[in-house]
Amino acid sequence: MQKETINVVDHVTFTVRKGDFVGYIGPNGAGKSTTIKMLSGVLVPTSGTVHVKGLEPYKNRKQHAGNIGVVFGQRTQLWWDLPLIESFKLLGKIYNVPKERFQHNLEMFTEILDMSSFLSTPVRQLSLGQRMRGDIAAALLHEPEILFLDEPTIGLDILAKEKIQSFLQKINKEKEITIILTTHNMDDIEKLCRRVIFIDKGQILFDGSTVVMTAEFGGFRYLVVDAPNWDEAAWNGPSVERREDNQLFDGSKTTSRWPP
Ligand SMILES: Nc1ncnc2c1ncn2[C@@H]1O[C@H](COP(=O)(O)OP(=O)(O)OP(=O)(O)O)[C@@H](O)[C@H]1O
Repeated sequence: MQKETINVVDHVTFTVRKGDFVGYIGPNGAGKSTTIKMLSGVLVPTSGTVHVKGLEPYKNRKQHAGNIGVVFGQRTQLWWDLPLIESFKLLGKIYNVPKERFQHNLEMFTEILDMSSFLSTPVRQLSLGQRMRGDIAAALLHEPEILFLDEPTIGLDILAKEKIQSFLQKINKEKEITIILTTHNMDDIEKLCRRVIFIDKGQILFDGSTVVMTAEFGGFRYLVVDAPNWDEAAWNGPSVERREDNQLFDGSKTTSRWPP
């Protein structure tokens, strides 16, 4: 079988300032998750360099892991069969979080993310919204300065989404945690991100303020009409035809027409 080489991320260059909240957006397969994986040290770039807080993620794995928190919305870093609290305790040990800091952070996240009712529930029994809150708290227990979020609101209802959005807003503002967020949800972008990087087919097409992006592109909606069996008569104005029950049928009343 012949192998094909594709550059899924190509000439992507950007710098993020401390405390910034950046939306990294683009269509399916654009290269968003691949970028997040390179930033978090999971993937090694075939060329070019990635620096996060002065470290090359895949070369300085241990030190880098202390600086960042990562949430992949489609996967969980929690232990599936353990109660949520046990995952938190394990992560506290793995990251060597001092006992008092751990307790302080746990209480704070439990309160803000409203997790007290399901701390003792095994992760496999949590709803998606509960699990996502657990995953975000888990990513922050060791107090990283940078948070990478890959579709953290995917599949959530509006209340769960809002809870997570206001939490992210709070930690970004009050703790100056730098956040890079990938999402398909424009609501996330408009509410949370000051800056947007738009990527497609591995290349950056827009990098600028959310306000500018919304002003420039927000007014457009693309409607794709796919009408494989389109009756030409529909284009030519109202038509009258005889139905099987012998009633006259006025096409103009029932046929959607495009252009209008
Ligand atoms: N492990 C892999 N092996 C081969 N190709 C991959 C692998 N992971 C991703 N790709 C390809 O790289 C491209 C970019 O994928 P990526 O997951 O970064 O996209 P994305 O922007 O996060 O998309 P989505 O919005 O669907 O999550 C896609 O064409 C995908 O098929």
